[in-house]
Amino acid sequence: MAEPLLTLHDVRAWYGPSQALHGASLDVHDGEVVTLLGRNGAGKSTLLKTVMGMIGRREGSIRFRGHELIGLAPHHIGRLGVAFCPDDRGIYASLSVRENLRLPPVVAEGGMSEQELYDLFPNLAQRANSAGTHLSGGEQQMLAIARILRTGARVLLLDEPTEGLAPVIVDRIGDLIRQLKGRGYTIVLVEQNVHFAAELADRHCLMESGRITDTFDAATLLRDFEAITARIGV
Ligand SMILES: Nc1ncnc2c1ncn2[C@@H]1O[C@H](COP(=O)(O)OP(=O)(O)OP(=O)(O)O)[C@@H](O)[C@H]1O
Repeated sequence: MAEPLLTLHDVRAWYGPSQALHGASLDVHDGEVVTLLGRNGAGKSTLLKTVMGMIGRREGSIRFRGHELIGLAPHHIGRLGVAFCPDDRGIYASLSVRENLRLPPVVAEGGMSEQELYDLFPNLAQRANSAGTHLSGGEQQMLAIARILRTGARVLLLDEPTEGLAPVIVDRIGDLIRQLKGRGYTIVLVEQNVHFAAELADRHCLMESGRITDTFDAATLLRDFEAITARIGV
């Protein structure tokens, strides 16, 4: 098998004096969709933020395309082609959809053009001049994802993209993630909705107490669904 695109080894991270990651290790291969599942507080969001360099104190090793990310600032990590979509979506309320879309810098060739994004997200095209505040939760989520697709990043870290959204919008986000996988993006997805995750990902990683304690392929998650969801606490 090819070298992993992203390798976390014994990653530890702290918020002030409080340790949130306790030695997390994970390999992600080019083009894979991997989920992080686990109870509230298990460290899933922290893991994504740590990859992105957004946690002040971090130790261990995170290798991406020959670069060591531990110690790099978030904007350097972004320029290597890793993008993060936070669970609060990070939409600027006073800016229009178009302005929000243009905000992050393009880091690599091959990002989607604005027109491609409006074709992929017709709702956003209709709302291009609307302020961020006037978007529904689903539209905000679409915009948050569209924004990082423009940058040319090929590794997408998505933190609970379905949180708080109606089932019909959740389905659309599922379709979108499938399309992105089809286009060769590598995606690490934090997800509480295990049914949603089960249908999308190649592999599922269970996080407990700041570590990845188990990994399942898609077939195993479906077969042992009850036992695994009991461990996740959903
Ligand atoms: N900004 C912060 N300051 C201090 N501690 C934090 C902060 N953010 C998270 N933590 C703590 O770090 C640990 C991991 O939290 P994290 O948000 O990564 O968990 P999670 O698995 O993503 O769960 P959730 O779905 O509830 O966000 C928890 O104990 C949490 O209380």
